[in-house]
Amino acid sequence: MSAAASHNVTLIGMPGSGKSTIGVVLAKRINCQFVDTDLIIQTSQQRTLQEIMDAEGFDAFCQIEENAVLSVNVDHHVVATGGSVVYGPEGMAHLKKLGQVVFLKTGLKTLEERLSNMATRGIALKPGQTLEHLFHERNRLYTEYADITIECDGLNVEQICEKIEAALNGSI
Ligand SMILES: Nc1ncnc2c1ncn2[C@@H]1O[C@H](COP(=O)(O)OP(=O)(O)O)[C@@H](O)[C@H]1O
Ligand SMILES: O=C(O)C1=C[C@@H](OP(=O)(O)O)[C@@H](O)[C@H](O)C1
Ligand SMILES: [Mg+2]
Repeated sequence: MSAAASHNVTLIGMPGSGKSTIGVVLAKRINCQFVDTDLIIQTSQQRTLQEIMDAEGFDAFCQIEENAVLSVNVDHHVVATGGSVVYGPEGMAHLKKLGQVVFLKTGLKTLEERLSNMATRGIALKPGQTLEHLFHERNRLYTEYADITIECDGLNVEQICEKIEAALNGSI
């Protein structure tokens, strides 16, 4: 089946918003396969995300990520992305063709509580950039690319899956 005719759900959002955790649970609930583009990057590079970021820097990391996204050609999958995926316009256009893009929206406070390992998590921060600045910069991009936005604060994984499924309305 061509990419244009595919039925997939792509999860986008800040690091720590739950894309990887929710993705695998959602895939099981809606009888899809699951793929995490972070794992595609690590497998193809044979390095962790943090190692790639440290060795190659922000711009090269984003290019590697976009290439990984462009290599995803699937049907009936839930695709968890890395938070920085929205810096790659061609990659995002590809994901939009693959299916519905769902933004897992979380507040800054929730993210601060979850991201205790900022320094080792491989987050694509520009020099001197704080989580708060990143949050505002990214939220604009996530909103721009989202077909569906799910407010996640205060909800557990199952409740978030229920909201996503209701918004998808059987279209996958
Ligand atoms: N709805 C939720 N409620 C509480 N903790 C969550 C929720 N979703 C994810 N988490 C936790 O937040 C952390 C980050 O989740 P993860 O799936 O790795 O996010 P992402 O892939 O978006 O970076 C993990 O420890 C995960 O268990
Ligand atoms: O937001 C980011 O800058 C990043 C998030 C990571 O994925 P998660 O969003 O799954 O944590 C990973 O892609 C990479 O380390 C960069
Ligand atoms: Mg993840």
